[in-house]
Amino acid sequence: MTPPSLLLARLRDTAPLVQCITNYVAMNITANVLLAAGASPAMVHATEEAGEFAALAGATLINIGTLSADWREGMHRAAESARAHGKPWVLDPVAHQATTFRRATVAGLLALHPTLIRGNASEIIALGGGSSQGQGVDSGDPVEHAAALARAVARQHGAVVAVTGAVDYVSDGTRAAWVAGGSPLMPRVTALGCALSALCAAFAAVAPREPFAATVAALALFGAAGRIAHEAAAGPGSFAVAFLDALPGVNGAALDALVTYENASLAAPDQP
Ligand SMILES: Nc1ncnc2c1ncn2[C@@H]1O[C@H](COP(=O)(O)OP(=O)(O)O)[C@@H](O)[C@H]1O
Ligand SMILES: Cc1ncsc1CCOP(=O)(O)O
Ligand SMILES: [Mg+2]
Repeated sequence: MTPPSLLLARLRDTAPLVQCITNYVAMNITANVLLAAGASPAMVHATEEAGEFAALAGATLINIGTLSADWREGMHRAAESARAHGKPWVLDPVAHQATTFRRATVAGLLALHPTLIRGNASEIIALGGGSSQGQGVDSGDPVEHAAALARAVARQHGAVVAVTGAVDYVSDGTRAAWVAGGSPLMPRVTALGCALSALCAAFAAVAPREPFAATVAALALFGAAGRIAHEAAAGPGSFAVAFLDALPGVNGAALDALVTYENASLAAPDQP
C-alpha cells in the first residue's frame, strides 16, 4: 500500500477539491484544516446543488453534526452522485446514537455505501450495536473497546472504518492499523474530529482506490501535527492555532513512524 508520506506529498502537489457537508460548529475549522494541509475545501450542502457538486469534487464529506430534514436531502443527493461518479465519500456519524432522527439518518446514509466512516469510540461502538458511554458528541469509551466492532462494521458495510481517541484504529475488515500521536488537548477543541473526517476525504480524493491507506495517512497527519502543537500550546485556545500552524510543515517521514500495522503481510495495494 502507498505509505502516508507519499500520499501527503501527493495531496500537497494536487490540492484536491473536497466537498464538505458539515455542521455549523465545524465549518470554519474544517476549511482551515484542509487549507493548511494543502487541500481545497468547499462547503456545499444545498439540496439544489449538493449532487451536482459531488460530481465535480475529488471526494465528499457528509457529517450529521447539526442535522435538519432539508440538509438530509442534500446529503442523500451528494452520496448518490458521488457513488454514481466513482468518487469516494466519507461519513462522520456525529452523536448518531443520541436520537431517533440521527439513527434513522445514519441508517439511510449507510445504505448509500460510504467509502469510509470516521467516528469517536462511542459512535463506532454504537454503530456496531454495542452499548456506549458517550454523551452527545463526546466519547466516553476507550478506542480499544471499539476495535473489534469497527472491524465488524467495516465488513458489514464494505467500508473503511476509523475510530479515534488517545490512539486511533483503522480497519477495512481485513487489514488494520493503529496510529499514535496527537494530544489530550485535541478533544478539548471543538470539531477537530469533524475536521479529521474531512481530511480523510481529502486523502481519499488523491488515493481513490486505496481508502485504507488514505485513512491511515489522514490519521497520521493529525497525530504528527497534534504532537508538534502540544509542545507549543498553553491550553485549548493556543493549541487550535498551533495545530493549524503545524499542519503545512509536517514532514512525511514523521507520519510513517506513527503507524503500526496489525498484520504487515496484508498491507498490500487496494483493489484497482
Ligand atoms: N487523549 C487523546 N490523546 C491524543 N490524541 C487524541 C486524544 N483524544 C483525541 N485525540 C485526537 O483528536 C482527534 C479527534 O478525535 P476525537 O476527539 O476522537 O473525535 P471527535 O471530535 O469526533 O470526538 C484525533 O486525531 C484523535 O487522535
Ligand atoms: C459541539 C457540536 N454540536 C453539534 S456538532 C458539534 C461539533 C462536534 O465536533 P467533534 O465531533 O469533532 O467533537
Ligand atoms: Mg465527532
